[in-house]
Amino acid sequence: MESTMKEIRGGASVLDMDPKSTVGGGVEDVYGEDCATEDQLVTPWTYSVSSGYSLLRDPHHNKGLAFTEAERDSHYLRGLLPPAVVTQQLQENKLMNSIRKYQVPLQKYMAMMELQERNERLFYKLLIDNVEELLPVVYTPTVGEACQKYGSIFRRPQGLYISLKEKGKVLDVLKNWPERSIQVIVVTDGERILGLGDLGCQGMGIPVGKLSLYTALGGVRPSACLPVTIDVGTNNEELLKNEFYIGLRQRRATGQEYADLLHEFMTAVKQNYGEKVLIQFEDFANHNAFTLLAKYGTTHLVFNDDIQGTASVVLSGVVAALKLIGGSLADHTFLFLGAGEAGTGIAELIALEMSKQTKAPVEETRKKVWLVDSKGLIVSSRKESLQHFKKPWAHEHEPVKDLLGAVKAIKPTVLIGSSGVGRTFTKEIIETLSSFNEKPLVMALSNPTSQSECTAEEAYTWSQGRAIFASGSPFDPFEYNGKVFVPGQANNAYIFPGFGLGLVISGAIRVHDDMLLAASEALAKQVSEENYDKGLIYPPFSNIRKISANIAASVAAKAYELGVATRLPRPANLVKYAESCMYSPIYRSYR
Ligand SMILES: NC(=O)C1=CN([C@@H]2O[C@H](COP(=O)(O)OP(=O)(O)OC[C@H]3O[C@@H](n4cnc5c(N)ncnc54)[C@H](OP(=O)(O)O)[C@@H]3O)[C@@H](O)[C@H]2O)C=CC1
Ligand SMILES: CC(=O)C(=O)O
Ligand SMILES: [Mg+2]
Repeated sequence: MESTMKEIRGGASVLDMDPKSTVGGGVEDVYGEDCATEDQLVTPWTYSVSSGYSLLRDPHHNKGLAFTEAERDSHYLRGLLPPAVVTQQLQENKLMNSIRKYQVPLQKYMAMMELQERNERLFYKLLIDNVEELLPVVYTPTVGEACQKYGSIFRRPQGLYISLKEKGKVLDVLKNWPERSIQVIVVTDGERILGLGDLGCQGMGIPVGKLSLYTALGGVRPSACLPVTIDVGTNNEELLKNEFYIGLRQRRATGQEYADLLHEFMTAVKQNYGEKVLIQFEDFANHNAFTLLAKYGTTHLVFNDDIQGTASVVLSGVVAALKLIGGSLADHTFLFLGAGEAGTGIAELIALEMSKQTKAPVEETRKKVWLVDSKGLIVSSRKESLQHFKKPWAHEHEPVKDLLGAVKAIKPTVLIGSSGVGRTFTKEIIETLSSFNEKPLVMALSNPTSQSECTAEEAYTWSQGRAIFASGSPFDPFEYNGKVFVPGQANNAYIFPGFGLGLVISGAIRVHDDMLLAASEALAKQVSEENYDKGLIYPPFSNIRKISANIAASVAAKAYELGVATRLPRPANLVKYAESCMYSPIYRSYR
């Protein structure tokens, strides 16, 4: 080591050198960092006020060429930037041009992540102004591929990693995060990333992506958002063997060891950020998801997006679709492929809403809803062996082994895919469904696109243009027999940003099912006649900030009504209040 250093410095030992010497060229090495040998300790000095060079490298404050002449003078930026001064709009146009030139979605994703790390406000301006174009880049489907390759594309940490190594020190880890006023945490343990399975620590792409939507779609300040990945290992053998894997190289901890780390995390969050921080559970496997939600639902402000957010968005789509397919909710029969978090979560909210509408007990309305899992139709003869969340759906019926058999036996009017398995709505299934429904409602919820139960083209073609179709990941409009069909996106991204904003602005301390119903209703109300004419059951994402403000207002109103809101007095106009709280990505002027 020493001999290498001597060669570099022309033979003089670094230890003999005057630390202030500039003989070697360059500026004075005030801190002695350049003179230190590789085994000597140095202090990572930094400035506490962002200015000059460090301002350009601070993503929260950087504006690049948009710094004004006055700002360049007062913030020591002269010479650090070329002379041109441009507008934020011009910066946006330039970046959109270059992002559009990338053919590979993952390149677009990486360009967006690089922008987020370089200039946060510009990132959010792009995302807000071009939401329909960029949502598939920062969110499903591309975020799925990004998680699969996260180890290779990882540049900088974008959230907190809490692994088993941090057991006993989780509170200290939270304190390492640079922001103090956290309002929303999205946390995953990476075990069920979209329909892609266990991606371990690489699941971090999901909390990062969800929180960027919290800001862009729901207006929660980026500094108030904290992405967290809990790393208890992975059972994904390929990742364990992959030299670029960034997580713990061990099989998943389970049982008490798992529960203890999660409990330490939940306790530390409340201790560090208080009672009103929202913890959104995301992409946990169902054997943990239901337990965590039940366990912490009474002590923390928790929300499971896959169970509750998905339920709210799908109920909204179904209610909106009634305008097109006719009848009331209780007139319909629902069949699900997939009886996990999404499937049973949606089923329960549909049954709850039906019960509210008809005044029938929920035990009765559940009978309008049927689910198929990997072993076939869920029926009473299977009850003993079923996981607890499936038991309420074990209705009286003879066993049916697959979805086609179930479609024939149950004759549903609404078919919902929540299995995580692609191409499971076959031609025969859609044709059979269309044989007894004038307008079948088909929702292929599984993400990313590769896992969608069918494509838009398949749904429209096999139903001869009669299906009302929506999917979890977006599909392009499709022309069939001279008519253009526009598929909707049934994705919880419509709900969670506005839902979370509603909780934050009301200072809610608990989530209640009635808030999910309120969010669902608020979303359904935003579907216009023009949307219905195109076969859409969701409003376009281009209006999402207005939609989110309305959802937030409805959720907040419900929080006040239920007595769980702590922000008092209640603002008179909650929509206006929600709008006034929303983050804007427009650059600030610096004094
Ligand atoms: N559009 C949206 O907003 C959302 C979409 N999703 C998507 O939904 C999918 C499922 O998520 P989630 O519910 O959390 O996952 P879970 O793992 O909790 O549930 C999956 C369910 O699908 C069943 N299943 C798996 N393979 C088959 C098969 N070949 N035939 C029949 N059933 C099968 C499983 O059966 P068994 O129980 O027997 O193993 C299980 O009941 C994912 O792809 C996810 O991306 C999730 C949340 C939101
Ligand atoms: C959208 C979502 O939350 C999921 O696919 O898991
Ligand atoms: Mg999810």
